[in-house]
Amino acid sequence: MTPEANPGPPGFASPPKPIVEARGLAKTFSISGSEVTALEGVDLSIRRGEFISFVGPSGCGKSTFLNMVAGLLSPTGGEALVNGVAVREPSRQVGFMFQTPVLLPWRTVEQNVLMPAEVFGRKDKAVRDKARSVIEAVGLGGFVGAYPRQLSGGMQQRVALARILTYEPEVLLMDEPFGALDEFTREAMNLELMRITRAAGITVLFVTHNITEAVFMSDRVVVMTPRPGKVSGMVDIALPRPREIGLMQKQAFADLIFEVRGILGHGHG
Ligand SMILES: Nc1ncnc2c1ncn2[C@@H]1O[C@H](COP(=O)(O)OP(=O)(O)OP(=O)(O)O)[C@@H](O)[C@H]1O
Repeated sequence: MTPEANPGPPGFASPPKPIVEARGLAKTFSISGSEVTALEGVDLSIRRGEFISFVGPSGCGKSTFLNMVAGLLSPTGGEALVNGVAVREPSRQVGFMFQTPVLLPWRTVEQNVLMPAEVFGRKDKAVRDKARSVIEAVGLGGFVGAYPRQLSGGMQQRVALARILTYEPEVLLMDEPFGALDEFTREAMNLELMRITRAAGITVLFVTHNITEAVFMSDRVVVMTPRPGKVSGMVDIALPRPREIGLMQKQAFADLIFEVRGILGHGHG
């Protein structure tokens, strides 16, 4: 049952508000006198706690969309809203994780994780305890004192994830976060990401080129068209949770992949 269909507990007359919304969201870039419409009229409503993936051909505006939700880019049309408020600048409610981890090499794992807190003047025990528990949760409990050069690529991405989770964001934006990792590590990271974000009730917007990964992780997959980027379809992934690797062998899983591929235009050879 969708939250829209669920009236909620007695006393709550209206359904829960979406945590992230796009209303006619558009972005046109001007490059040396010519205009490139990266995104055109995107309408989307994302529920709290949802895991939603974005797939589409290169250049269809997936990163542009995330950047506008993050407040890193201003729309040229429409608006992005988080918790019902139009996004104007980056906020602590929203964390952003990129493909490369961007860690400071002279700082330990723990010091890297605590860096944003320090920037905001927090050095108290509560934030240090939070950082420790998040470092444990991402599986780096034994590496708090290690330096980035002593860690594998997957471990460095875990540090980046821990740094964001210490913030306790409500929304996590991920732009091909594990794209640079080998398949085995990537699969392990995906499973952990699902476990951690589910447990914390974090809403995830996840950009990937990998349809299998999108179907495996998501509650919904948004399929986008090439330039100008628009939403060309949405697939509900009504597969049980928690998701395990064995799910990929099921017919229902294959059917959903085929459905996404069909919308992308590759479904019929
Ligand atoms: N800062 C910018 N200035 C000018 N054009 C830009 C800028 N950022 C993106 N674009 C253009 O907007 C379009 C969409 O780019 P975007 O990076 O959002 O696509 P994408 O779907 O994330 O691509 P990919 O899958 O390759 O990462 C592209 O044509 C790109 O050239």
